[in-house]
Amino acid sequence: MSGHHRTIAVAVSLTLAGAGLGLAQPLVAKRAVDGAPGSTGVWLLLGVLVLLFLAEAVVNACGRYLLERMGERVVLGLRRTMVDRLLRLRVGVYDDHRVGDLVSRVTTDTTLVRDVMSQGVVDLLTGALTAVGALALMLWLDPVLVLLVALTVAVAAAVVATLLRGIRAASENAQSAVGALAADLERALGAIRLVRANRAEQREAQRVGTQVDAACAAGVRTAKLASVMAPAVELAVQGSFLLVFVIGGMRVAGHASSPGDLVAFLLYASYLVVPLSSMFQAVGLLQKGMGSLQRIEEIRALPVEQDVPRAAVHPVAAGSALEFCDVHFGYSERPVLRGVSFTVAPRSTVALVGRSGAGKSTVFALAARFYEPARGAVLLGGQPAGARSLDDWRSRIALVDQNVHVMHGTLWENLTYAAPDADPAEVERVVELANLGEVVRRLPDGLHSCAGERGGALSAGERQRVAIARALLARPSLLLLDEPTSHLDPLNEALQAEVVANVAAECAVLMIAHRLSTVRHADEIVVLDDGQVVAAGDHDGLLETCPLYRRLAVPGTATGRPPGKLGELRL
Ligand SMILES: Nc1ncnc2c1ncn2[C@@H]1O[C@H](COP(=O)(O)OP(=O)(O)OP(=O)(O)O)[C@@H](O)[C@H]1O
Repeated sequence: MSGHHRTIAVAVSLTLAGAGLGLAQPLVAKRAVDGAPGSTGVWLLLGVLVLLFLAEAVVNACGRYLLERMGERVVLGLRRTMVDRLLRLRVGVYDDHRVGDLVSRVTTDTTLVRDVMSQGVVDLLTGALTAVGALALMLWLDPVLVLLVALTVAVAAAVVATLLRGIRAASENAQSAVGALAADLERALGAIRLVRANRAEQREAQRVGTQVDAACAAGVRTAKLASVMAPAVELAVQGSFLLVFVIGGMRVAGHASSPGDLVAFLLYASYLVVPLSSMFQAVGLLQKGMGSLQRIEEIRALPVEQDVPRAAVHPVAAGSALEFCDVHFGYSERPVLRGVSFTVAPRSTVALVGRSGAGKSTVFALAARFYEPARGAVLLGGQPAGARSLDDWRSRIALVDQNVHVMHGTLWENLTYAAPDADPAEVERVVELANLGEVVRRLPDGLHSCAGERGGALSAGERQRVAIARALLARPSLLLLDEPTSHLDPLNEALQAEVVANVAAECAVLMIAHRLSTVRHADEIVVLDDGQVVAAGDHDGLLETCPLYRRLAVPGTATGRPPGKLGELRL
């Protein structure tokens, strides 16, 4: 809200002025009613009444516009900070949250907050000001009648207050259900081929449908409570009018007050109707908004990556490209890495091999500083994590993992993702290095062809090579490369080996290797088992000394299973 003080001050002044102009009207009407019929004075008073009426409309419109604009701007700020935050959360946080639900907090929850700001707050403010003014003047005109009106309004307020709690809870449920709906739909659409291939459309539709039902049930509950609220307010209003007519009429007949007084009082009472009912509605909306605000607050409470800008450090040449020193790490209580140590020398290629679940991808995640080790240290260019900002750290590494990420957009956009200002000649160079030249020439618009949603317009092998080209364009000092386990025919495998050799000439490479052809070219092979480095060396040496490596390199030797594809490292 800070930064909006001036707007609020102007808008409140305008609203006050509008309320004043409105409240003056019954007083003028009272004088016109009590004045001599047909006299010039009465015509003058009627003219003033019209002017007051017009001025009130203009001033109120301006005040409302200012407040609604402010509401939009508050939500704009909220959305911006939320998006910024969602993109900077600690990587571990994404493991515990569903993307669709996080998205719905930025979209639907903020929309509700906008409604609260632009309608609720405006109605509450204008309503309260008008109601207080009208009540004060009614009190001045006839305190006895006000007491009667106040009594009926108090009964209505008590009913409304009890309903509001229920409305808030129901609205919170509705928003959570919408969040879960978005998450489930995202899950199904994100894996639509899996859904189709397994004929799971019906099951997924049912799953999403459960959330749709929950949202509907919560909405109906809100409607039920809100619908009781409206008649309660109406009853109070009609009751007040009835009382004012009957008692006020009797008092005029008994000459306790003038007909003009009764007209003015009735006008004020009618002025009370709209603000009071809109105030009750606004409080209901506010309660709904509270549920959404809470969901928004939850995002603001999630931990983000803290990046501390640090002074430039001395160049990479000084130390190893990457070093793991006795690193311990676990995602939860269970340890995944247990004292891992190894070094990747500058411009060397180190292959990481091990059984599935040994912790290879976890080594990558720690090297990219997605997680921090529980014990031990990871050094980049001889510098520990504490000495480099995250930004600096990640600018020196590139990651190509199994879930090759190609985003919706053109090939060019995908390639230059890490280096948006890359020189076209440089892009051409990495395209050739990654053996993508043929692919680009085949596409209708070359580099400016669309890669499709999640890169669907490219083959898996092509996506992998796009990722490698992108990594090279960023000119990292270390490339973390998770070699594809499948989708390579012998010809492509040779291409892949050539690409890796090309990459190795440019920077240090730590690769999760699955093929004999690639490990043979590595300067060093590190064998990981159950979160520990069990051996390190070259291929021939490890075949001699490390039984696990032998089993990995020559499938079937110790498992009694028939050998798989020759040279396939995976068990
Ligand atoms: N985000 C996560 N949250 C919790 N546990 C995880 C997470 N990621 C991995 N693990 C667990 O950590 C262990 C090591 O996983 P990791 O992915 O590092 O193995 P890997 O050697 O790369 O396996 P693969 O070759 O099959 O990819 C596994 O037991 C896995 O279940």
